[in-house]
Amino acid sequence: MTVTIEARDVTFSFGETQALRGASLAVEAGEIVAVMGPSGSGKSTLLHCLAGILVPDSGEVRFGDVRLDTLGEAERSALRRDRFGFVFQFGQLVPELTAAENVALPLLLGGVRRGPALRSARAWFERLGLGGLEHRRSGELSGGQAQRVALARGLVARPQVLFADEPTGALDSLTGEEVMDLLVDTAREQGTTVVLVTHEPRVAAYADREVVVRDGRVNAPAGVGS
Ligand SMILES: Nc1ncnc2c1ncn2[C@@H]1O[C@H](COP(=O)(O)OP(=O)(O)OP(=O)(O)O)[C@@H](O)[C@H]1O
Repeated sequence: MTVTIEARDVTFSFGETQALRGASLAVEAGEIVAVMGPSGSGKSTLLHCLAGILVPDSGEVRFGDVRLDTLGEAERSALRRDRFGFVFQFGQLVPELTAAENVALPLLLGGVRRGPALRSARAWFERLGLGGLEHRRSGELSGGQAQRVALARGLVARPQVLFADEPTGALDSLTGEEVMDLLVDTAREQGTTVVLVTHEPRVAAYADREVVVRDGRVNAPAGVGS
């Protein structure tokens, strides 16, 4: 299998706090990997380094043949826009926009015209059980609905890699499972690679593989050979 995204011996500090201390993780194309670990262990920092949001202090981050850690900010941001999708704990929808406009955003930012962008966006609503909610604003959606809209926004531009940071963290367990079912089904259908940060074993169980971050390093979970 081809490795899509990889961190090699990455370190990253926030001032005095060493968040990553030599973290390595290689994710294969189409693989869904859950990143587990205690609070403060460095999971989100690792995700941000893999996604080219943060630049490591040392070590390498590769996306296919591209070294993300040596790219400039403009190139990294173009790559994030064109190749990566994101879903965060609190959907972070733009409150002034309708649900359909929120989903269309990555396409609009990528230069797609408004008409076709909105048509592509609307196609996601039936698929994710959101039919009829296209014109609602985020304040008029339930937590689960808003998170499904955020998921559609993360996938609408058919990213190669979807980065999901606690995508069900703000939802009750049943709604969280519905969102995970949709996330995993659509990622598999599109062949999207997924890096999923979660502290919930129930959510991690949806992944093909789990890794554990402890003290800024990545280990296989206890009982699993490395
Ligand atoms: N913006 C920041 N400024 C300063 N320190 C930070 C910042 N973000 C994270 N840290 C610190 O870096 C370390 C790793 O944080 P990170 O958010 O990666 O952990 P996490 O495993 O994702 O935690 P959680 O499960 O609680 O979200 C922690 O000690 C945290 O306090």
